[in-house]
Amino acid sequence: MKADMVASFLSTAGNLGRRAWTCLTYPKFLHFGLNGRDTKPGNPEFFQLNNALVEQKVMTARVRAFARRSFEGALTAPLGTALLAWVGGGVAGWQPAVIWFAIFCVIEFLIGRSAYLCWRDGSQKLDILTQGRRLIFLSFLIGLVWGSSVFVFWREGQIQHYLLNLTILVGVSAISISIMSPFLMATVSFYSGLLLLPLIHTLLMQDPISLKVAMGLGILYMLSLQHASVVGDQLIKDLELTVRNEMLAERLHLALDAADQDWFDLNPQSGEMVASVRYINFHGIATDDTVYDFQSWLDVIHPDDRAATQLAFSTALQDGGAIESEYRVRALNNEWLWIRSIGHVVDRDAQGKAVRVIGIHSDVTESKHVDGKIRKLAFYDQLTNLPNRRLLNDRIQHAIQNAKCQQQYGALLMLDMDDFKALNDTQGHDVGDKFLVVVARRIESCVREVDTVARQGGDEFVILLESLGERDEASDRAEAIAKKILDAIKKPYLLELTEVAGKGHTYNYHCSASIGVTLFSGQVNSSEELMKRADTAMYQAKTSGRNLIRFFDMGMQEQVTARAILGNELREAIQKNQFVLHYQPQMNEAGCITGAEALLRWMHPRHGVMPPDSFISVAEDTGLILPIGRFVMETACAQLVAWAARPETAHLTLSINVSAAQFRDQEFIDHTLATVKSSGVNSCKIMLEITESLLLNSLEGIIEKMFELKTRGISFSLDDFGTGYSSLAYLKHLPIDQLKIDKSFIRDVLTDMNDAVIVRTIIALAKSMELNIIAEGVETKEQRELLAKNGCFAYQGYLYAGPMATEELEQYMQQLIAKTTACTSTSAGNECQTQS
Ligand SMILES: Nc1nc2c(ncn2[C@@H]2O[C@H](COP(=O)(O)O[C@H]3[C@@H](O)[C@H](n4cnc5c(=O)[nH]c(N)nc54)O[C@@H]3COP(=O)(O)O)[C@@H](O)[C@H]2O)c(=O)[nH]1
Repeated sequence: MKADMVASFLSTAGNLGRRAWTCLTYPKFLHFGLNGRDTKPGNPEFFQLNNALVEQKVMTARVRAFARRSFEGALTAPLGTALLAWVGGGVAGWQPAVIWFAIFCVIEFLIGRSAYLCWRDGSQKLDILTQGRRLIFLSFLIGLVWGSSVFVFWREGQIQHYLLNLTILVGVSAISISIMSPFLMATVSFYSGLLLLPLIHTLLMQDPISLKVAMGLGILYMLSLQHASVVGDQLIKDLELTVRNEMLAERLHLALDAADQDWFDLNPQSGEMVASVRYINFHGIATDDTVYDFQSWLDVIHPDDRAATQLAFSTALQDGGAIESEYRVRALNNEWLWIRSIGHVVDRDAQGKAVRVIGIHSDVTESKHVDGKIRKLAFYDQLTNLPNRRLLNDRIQHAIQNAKCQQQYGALLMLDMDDFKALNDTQGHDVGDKFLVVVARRIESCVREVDTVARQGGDEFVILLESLGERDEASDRAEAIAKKILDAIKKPYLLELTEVAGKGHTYNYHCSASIGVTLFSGQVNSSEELMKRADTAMYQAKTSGRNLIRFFDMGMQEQVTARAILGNELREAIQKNQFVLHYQPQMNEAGCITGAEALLRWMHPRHGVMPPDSFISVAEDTGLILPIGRFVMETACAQLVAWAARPETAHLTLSINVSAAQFRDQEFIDHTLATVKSSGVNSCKIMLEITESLLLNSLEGIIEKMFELKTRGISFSLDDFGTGYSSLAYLKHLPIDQLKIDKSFIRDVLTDMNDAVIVRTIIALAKSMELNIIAEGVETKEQRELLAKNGCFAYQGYLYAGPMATEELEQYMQQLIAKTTACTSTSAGNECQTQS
């Protein structure tokens, strides 16, 4: 038994010696577990712990726990020491007792101070491991001081005092187990001084009981180490668990924070709700506690969202499944925040009632705002803030559905500004934009809040009116609103122009609009159809003279369809060369032919010869007038070249009609000059007939182009003169050679005094401006005589001949020459100067 104990003692001592050696030779000796686990780097177990981070945190927690316990011990230990000094002082004298007590107090003070600094993390100078190392060293010292008491207070024969001394030390050893347990090294250090010194002293005493006492102390020493090791292991396990839990909580917290999310844990039965503090703070619930009730949470939800949120929760509580709800809550700064809550019932009672719901709340205010902005970009016009085409389509679809349900009519109004292009071109796009914004606001002011005013793009607006009643009532109300809008738009605009020389100035602008209206009930099924109808009606309003309202009717639709068919047929006609030119002679007072007007004819495969009036406007709208115009120019030049080759026709000039769209085309000049050049025609034989409508916009550009052609010998005739709206003032700026009196004045010139006056005025004007004059639509001799009497000696009309094909014209000329010998000499003249 004795041998076993000695062997065990030696084994433990050897073990401790090895560990102490390892500890001392290893720089960061505190990593040495000392509680039976060696977790230093290099040991795979060290890494299996996850992780240096857990290890480090556990180590810190151990040092802190050790420091805290050491501090508490340092506060109470002087009581035990004082008792021992008092007992020992009575035997050994007070001087050694006081010195011993003083040494003890100094070391305890150092322990207390170091422990306090370490525990409260007050010391910034030393790292935690060094502080731990220092405390272990001080523990070793204080153990020595305790143990040395037997040397200080032992006096021969005072065995009962000696035993009392030992009893106090045993008591101290029992109390100290929990203090030293965080580090076995601390236990070894402390107990070696506390118990081994008395053990050695007892063996040296040679008292009959000394061996027994020494054995008792040895056993106590080993049991203390063993017990401290068990307690220490448990402590480390607890600390590790706590550290891991804290790290888990910290990770969760950081992850939620990073995702801007917060958790909640609700007991729907009691209404108790636990949530992260951050969540409570931005919810504005006035409590520091993380526990609050469901009702107070509901109370801060926006009243408009409360019912839906409550429903989302109660549905999930009853039926299971996820809770998902978005709602606004008022934050502490009084702002409304958008919150998204997602949760799950995680526990139910025996009756199946949900008793626990866990989930997260996310602040989605930012993304709501972004969504709002995206929605704005996608569905609203940037300039006017009005709904755009996409949103309008959606609203029209809804309006059709509503009309069906309510059995009421609605109306769609398509509005287009008259001459907005001119404002844009002359004053710039900034002014144009400002103007459109004002127009948008004026339109909005004419309709109800429930109606939709949308911008289609450019200067086109669409107004959707709903629930207007029965058909007749709806028609009246739509018309009244359209009139109101036209009136609002007609009011003057004071537009701010760009600052000039530091001074802003304004522009007083007047304009009008054209509105097309279509009524609808639930029978229409597509928004496209409605838009098409309103557009058709608007087009009619425009072509009927602007500043007008036109209601859509099926006749209009037919017209539109017919025009669309015509457009397609025109395209085919160009490809299949179905156009020809007819020529109508132009005569002088002697009845001789001086030239002709080239007039386009479409040899339609089904409708026969089609006059230009039936297709020119469609050709202009579709842009097909450009290839058609090129055909006319090329054919007319070829005809002139052919006539130039024969003496009896060489003098003939040719008038060619040019529509406004053609003349404005950028390539018109180039193409005309190229055709003149390639055909080899004498450009002086070409007279381009333009109408006053061409001169309505951007006159400067037009005049420039006219001069460019004029310098190449091409002359100009102003066709349909007197029917246009433009001012006579511009006439003197135009390089015009001829005025052509419109046939509408000639028709009644003999019977209508007004027409006669107009004709006389036009002739006088031409004379005063030294322009040639020709009258078209001359059908009778009387008309011709009246014209001649007033000074007009050039004529075109059925009196002589209508438009005819080339061969017919040549026959006509032969007959003319045969009848009137004078006409052969007409070939003279017609010289002109051209600049290459
Ligand atoms: N851009 C282009 N426009 C063209 C071209 N060719 C013709 N046109 C334009 O079409 C208008 C109609 O032309 P059309 O049907 O050929 O009618 C002409 C004559 O037939 C008609 N006319 C001639 N004499 C009389 C008459 O005594 N009485 C009467 N009632 N009508 C008569 O007048 C038309 C010629 O008019 P105008 O051009 O004004 O001289 C036509 O007005 C052209 O604008 C083309 O190639 N390109």
